[in-house]
This record gives sequence, structure tokens and C-alpha cells, in this order.
Amino acid sequence: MTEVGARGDGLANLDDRPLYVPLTLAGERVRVRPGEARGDGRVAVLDAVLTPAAERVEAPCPHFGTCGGCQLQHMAPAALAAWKRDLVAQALGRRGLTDVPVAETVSIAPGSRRRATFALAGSGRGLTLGFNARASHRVVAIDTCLLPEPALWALVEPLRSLLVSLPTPGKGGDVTVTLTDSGADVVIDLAADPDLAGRERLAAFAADHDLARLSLRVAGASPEVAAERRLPQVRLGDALVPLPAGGFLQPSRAGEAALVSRVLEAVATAPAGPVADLFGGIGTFALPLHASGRAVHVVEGARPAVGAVAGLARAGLTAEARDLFDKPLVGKELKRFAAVVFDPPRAGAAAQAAALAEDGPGVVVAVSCAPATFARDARLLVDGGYRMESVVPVDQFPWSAHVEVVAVFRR
Ligand SMILES: C[S@@+](CC[C@H](N)C(=O)[O-])C[C@H]1O[C@@H](n2cnc3c(N)ncnc32)[C@H](O)[C@@H]1O
Repeated sequence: MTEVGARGDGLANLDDRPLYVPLTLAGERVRVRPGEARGDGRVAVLDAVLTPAAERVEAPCPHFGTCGGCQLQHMAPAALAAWKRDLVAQALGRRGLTDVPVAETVSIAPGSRRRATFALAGSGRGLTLGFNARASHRVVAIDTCLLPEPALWALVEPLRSLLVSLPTPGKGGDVTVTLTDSGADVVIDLAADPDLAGRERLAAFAADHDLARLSLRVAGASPEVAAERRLPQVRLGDALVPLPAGGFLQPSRAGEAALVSRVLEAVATAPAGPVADLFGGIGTFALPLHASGRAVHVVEGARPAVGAVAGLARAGLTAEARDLFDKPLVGKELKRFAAVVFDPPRAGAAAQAAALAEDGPGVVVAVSCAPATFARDARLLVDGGYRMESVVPVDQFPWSAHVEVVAVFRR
């Protein structure tokens, strides 16, 4: 195997085309069976590792290999951290940004996920609640998972028992559990409205497990609250912010803290003045920045998130609903800020980065969950005269091929 590719599969060459071999590492000699086509190459099934790499370790979870939730449990933690750092450095390198100080990866420990989405298949006694199998829509039942916080995992078996008596979708549905600071917020996909007895069981479940809120998404419609015992709220800065159903939240408290501390540090070096938090969600960065004494303007596409921030009604904290892909902040709108933080979805923020390159302030902090689009946006900023001062990979998704980045640009 020559390397581990961006999706976490080992790569080799077969007839001058890539061969993707899941569960293998660079430098290994392996025996495989070539399988179906993928992109410009083929996927292969691993039969045996003949010469293991030094960084190969025993996977800690018994479901690893069948469950698709993790890709890289067979790689030692230090090697995984270095590999994620390289992913970021290589993405920047592809955009010609080679002279960049990419820091060591900040690795968030397993057992810290506060949000998880479990896949549903079958119904009644044949119900499976688990994760999708590797590269498949088949759902694998799991009796253990090392990723979630224990309080989250403790709800999974009771949820499975509850769901066998409800009209689950058969296939394609899921259940999302989020631990908020006022209790768990659960959203369940159902194929049809539950009957009265089903509704009573749902309410009893919420009470027995002290949930904050239990919502139903019936036949793909928007979530409808079935039981709200407390408002689900998250502590951000010195505020308790209501979490809209399905609203974005950083996947772990420790990961959020790692990102927030770097954002605060960078913004503290900007001159006095207001800060823009673009793609700001419910204020993960805005509220700590506000608590640090800055006036902050949040711009975000999801109206419920904007409503949650605006509803706090704090002096010096404003929020605006706006599609930043179509209508980025430009010109004078940008010039009033002393610093800008932007944290777009995986597609990145090309239009906004181009506008920042023209009229952005002295300090810009980029947070990203997609190295390729981050590198594209970084290139736009650097071409606009920014220097990339620091880039820190943050691994909030242990054993996956995902990595996040927080980077500081200055001019
Ligand atoms: C990665 S999340 C970050 C949210 C927030 N910064 C946080 O850390 O909690 C990206 C955010 O961008 C928002 N978003 C997605 N597309 C958008 C668009 N076109 N315009 C504005 N906001 C958008 C999403 O609703 C989401 O809140």
C-alpha cells in the first residue's frame, strides 16, 4: 500500500489505476480481492495483512470493519493525528500554500460526542438501530460504541425498546440524540403518526429518561414536538441558548472548547471594535466573543438559529438571517468590523472569502470541517494580501477521515 487516501482507505496501484483498500495502511503488504469500480479505479476487499505497518494497532471496538461509523481504528492514535495534519497540509499544498505553519493536531478523545445519529432499519421485532455498514445502506446493529458520551449511549437500548412498538420507516429513517445542558433532545423519524397508545409511550419515555425534548419527524416533515419537559439549551459564553430542533452544534464540548479558545485568542489581537461571526449558527463563537467584551454581529442562513441568538436580546449582540453563498457581506458592510470569524458548511465560503480578500479587516479567523474547500478559500485570502499566521487541525471525529481546522489570517 502506498498511502492512506483522504477517505481513510489504503491506496495501491493496479494497472496504473488506483486501488482503494479499506482497513489497510501505508507500507503494508496485503492480499486482496479486487471488487467494484470506484471513480477512476476499483475498491478491493482485504483478505489478509501479510506485512503490517508499525502503526497498525488492534481496533478497540468489536464492530470495527463492519460498522461504517469508523474508518481508522487500526491506526495508532499518534499516527492518526499526524495523518490528519498531513491531510490539511496537502490540501493547502494543492493550492500552492506550501510555506504554512500547520500545527500538530489537537485530538479530542473518544467518548465525547454529544450528538449522534443512529440509522433505523426494519420494524417491530425486526427493528435494527445502529450505524450504516461500510459503503452500504445496510444498518448494522451495535451493542457498544466508543464515540458518544456515556449519557448519550445509555439512551440507545431504551430507544430501541421504545421503537419496536412505533411505526418506524422500515428503511432510510434515523434517530438523532443531542445532549444539551438541560437534558437530551431526541428526534425520531416515523413513517406515520403514532396512535394514542404510541403517543402515551413516547411521553412516558421522555419522563422516565428525563429528556428535555422528544420530537417526531413524520414521513420526512419538519420535526414536531411530542414532549417538551424543558427547553433544550446550551451554554455558550455566559448565555444559555435554546437549541432549535435540528440546529447545528459542535459535535463535542471539548472540540467546541478547542475551537473557541483559538478564536478568542486570535480576535483578542484585533483592534477594538465589533466582530462579525459569519455562518454563526446559534453563536458558538459569537457568545464567548460577546462575553469577552466585543460587540458581535451574527450572520447565519438558518432562521431558527438567528431567532435563538436574537431572542437573547443582549446589548451589543445582533443577528441577521442571510444566505452568504448568494449574498456575502461586502464592501462597507465588512469595513465596520475589527475582525471576522467564518465557519461555513463543507462547501466552504468562496464568495465570502473573495469579498474578505477585497475589504476584510486585519484579522480573519477561518473555521472549517473540509480541508479542500478551506484551502480554496485560504488561497483567495492569501491572494488578497493576507498572511496565514496559524493553522490548527482539530480532530473531533476520532477514527474517521474527518478533520477540522481553525486558521488565523492577518494583514
Ligand atoms: C459548520 S456550521 C457552524 C455553525 C457555528 N459557527 C458553530 O460553530 O456552531 C455552518 C453553519 O452555516 C450555516 N449555513 C449553511 N449554509 C449557509 C448559507 N448559504 N448562508 C449562511 N449560513 C449558512 C448553517 O446553518 C450552519 O449553522
